[in-house]
Amino acid sequence: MRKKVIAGNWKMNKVLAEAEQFVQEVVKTDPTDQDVEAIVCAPFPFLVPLVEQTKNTSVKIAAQNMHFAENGAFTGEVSPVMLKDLGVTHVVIGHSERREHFAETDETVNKKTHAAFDHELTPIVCVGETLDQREANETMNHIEKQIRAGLKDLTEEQITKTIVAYEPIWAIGTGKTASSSDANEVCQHIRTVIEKLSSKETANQVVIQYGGSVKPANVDELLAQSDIDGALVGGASLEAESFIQLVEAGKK
Ligand SMILES: O=C(CO)COP(=O)(O)O
Repeated sequence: MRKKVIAGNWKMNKVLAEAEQFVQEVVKTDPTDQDVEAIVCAPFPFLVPLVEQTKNTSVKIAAQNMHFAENGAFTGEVSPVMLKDLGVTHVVIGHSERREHFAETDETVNKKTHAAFDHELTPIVCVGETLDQREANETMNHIEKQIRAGLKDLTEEQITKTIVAYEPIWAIGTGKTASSSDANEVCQHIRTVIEKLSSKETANQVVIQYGGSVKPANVDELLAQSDIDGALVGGASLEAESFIQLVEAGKK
């Protein structure tokens, strides 16, 4: 059985004291078990103290982005080597906000995914359609294109370890959630595309998260779906209490 993975993506929120307070509460509660993993995707300046705070706990710390190069003249960027060195375990790649505002493309997503594996970081690769694409019935084609490009040339072993996050753009921060069956249908489609790139056995091991207005009130229904193995959560991950509830939901 696949583990459930609940990741809180704080985006550009919090100051250090708030971040530390949050992690302290989560660590104290320790809401994980063998069936569910908890990841906090924090802004770069908080990574060092949060990694320290979560040492010897089950809570993992992720970055929200990185460059694909190991080092070099890329002012303002952070490399996979740096993240690995800090003790960061996961990295979000290709979030729709980065695709929209920071010129992230399927090609850079693929380069970053390879770079993550080269440095033993687990990538959380984000895909999702716009409202226009959904209304034009282009969702499945668009998602297939993003998955094929994003996971291009990965080995089967790497694909097995990849976390895919399906986040319909129209559901992010809008309070609109895809219905659990619609979300599951796209997650099933993602698994089928991955199967074409690898094998059924590999595709069955890939953790596929749903993201877009996930909150304690709707998480149970989403996680009960056959192909939704977790959640990538924005707004509802900002309060420790609600993040803990979301992680707890993964145990059921
Ligand atoms: O973008 C998201 C997580 O990466 C989803 O954000 P919300 O949960 O705020 O809709």
